Parts: sequence; structure tokens; C-alpha cells
Amino acid sequence: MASKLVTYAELKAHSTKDSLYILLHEKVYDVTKFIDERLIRRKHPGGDEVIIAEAGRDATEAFEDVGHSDEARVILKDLYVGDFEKTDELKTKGPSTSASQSAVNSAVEQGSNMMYFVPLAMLGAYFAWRYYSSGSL
Ligand code: HEM
Repeated sequence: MASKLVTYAELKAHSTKDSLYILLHEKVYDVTKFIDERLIRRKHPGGDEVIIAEAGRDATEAFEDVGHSDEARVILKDLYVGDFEKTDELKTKGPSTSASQSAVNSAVEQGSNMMYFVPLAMLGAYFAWRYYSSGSL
């Protein structure tokens, strides 16, 4: 049986507590019931906020960083919705954030250049003033 393809638009459409999809390893999971407080038996031990924070984006890194057990991966099987339809939309997020990051970096760099330049310019101005004022005596 061919598995359902979930688009990026669909993933985005399910990004609230009432209906929440999570993208892990190019597969989409419906975690709505998993984070529902009324279903205590299967509730996520890491809390619902961490999962909600991963809505509408690739949660693979966050999921793997925690070092989830095999038990966690078994739970995933029950929540499986379909494979994620590969899209550039998720990837385009990367370069744009790194572009803004490099903008921040260069702003910081410029700021620290100014930190050296301003005192040096003042020192230079002071000696220039000393030179000219002693010359006029
Ligand atoms: C559908 C996806 C997920 C499932 C099925 C799942 C399942 C689990 C399970 C069963 C545990 C208990 C420990 C273990 O067996 O590894 C756990 C713990 C934890 N999970 Fe998840 N998890 C999911 C997604 C996430 C995401 C996206 C995050 C984001 C960072 C996250 C963060 C955590 C944290 C921080 C703990 C540790 C809680 C503690 O020990 O106090 N989980 N998860």
C-alpha cells in the first residue's frame, strides 16, 4: 500500500494543540492525542510545550538530541500519518535564517571595530592637538 504524502501546507495546517503534526525523519506523525492532558496514559514525558514548539518544522534534530528510547520510537508507529512530501519551503528557511544570522554577526563585528577605532581616533586627536598647541607657543 502506498503511503499518504503529507505536504508542507498540511503540516503547517496542523500546528496547534487541537491538531498537531510533527515531522521526524521525513515522516509525519499526529501527536494531538499524545500531548492531550486527558489521555494521561500516553502523555509525552517531556511535556507538551517542547513538541508544540516543533510544529510546522523539521523536529528531527530536537527529537534526536534528547536521545529518545526505542519505546518512544514504538509509540511513533501508532501516530504515523504519512511520508512528508519533500519541499524547498522547509529548506529555504535555513539560508534565510543563516543570512539574518550573518547580518547580526557583521553588525557585532562592526560594533567591535568601532570599539577600537573610537578610542584610537580620540588618542590621535589628542596628540594632534598637543602637537599643534605646543608649536604655537
Ligand atoms: C512524536 C514525537 C515524540 C515521541 C513519541 C516522544 C516520546 C517520548 C518518550 C516515550 C519519552 C520518555 C523517555 C524515552 O523513552 O525516551 C520522552 C521524553 C522526552 N522527550 Fe519526547 N517524544 C517525542 C517528541 C519530542 C520532541 C519533538 C521533543 C523536543 C525537544 C521531545 C523532548 C523530550 C524530552 C525533553 C524528554 C525527557 C523528559 C524527561 O526525562 O524529563 N520529545 N519522549
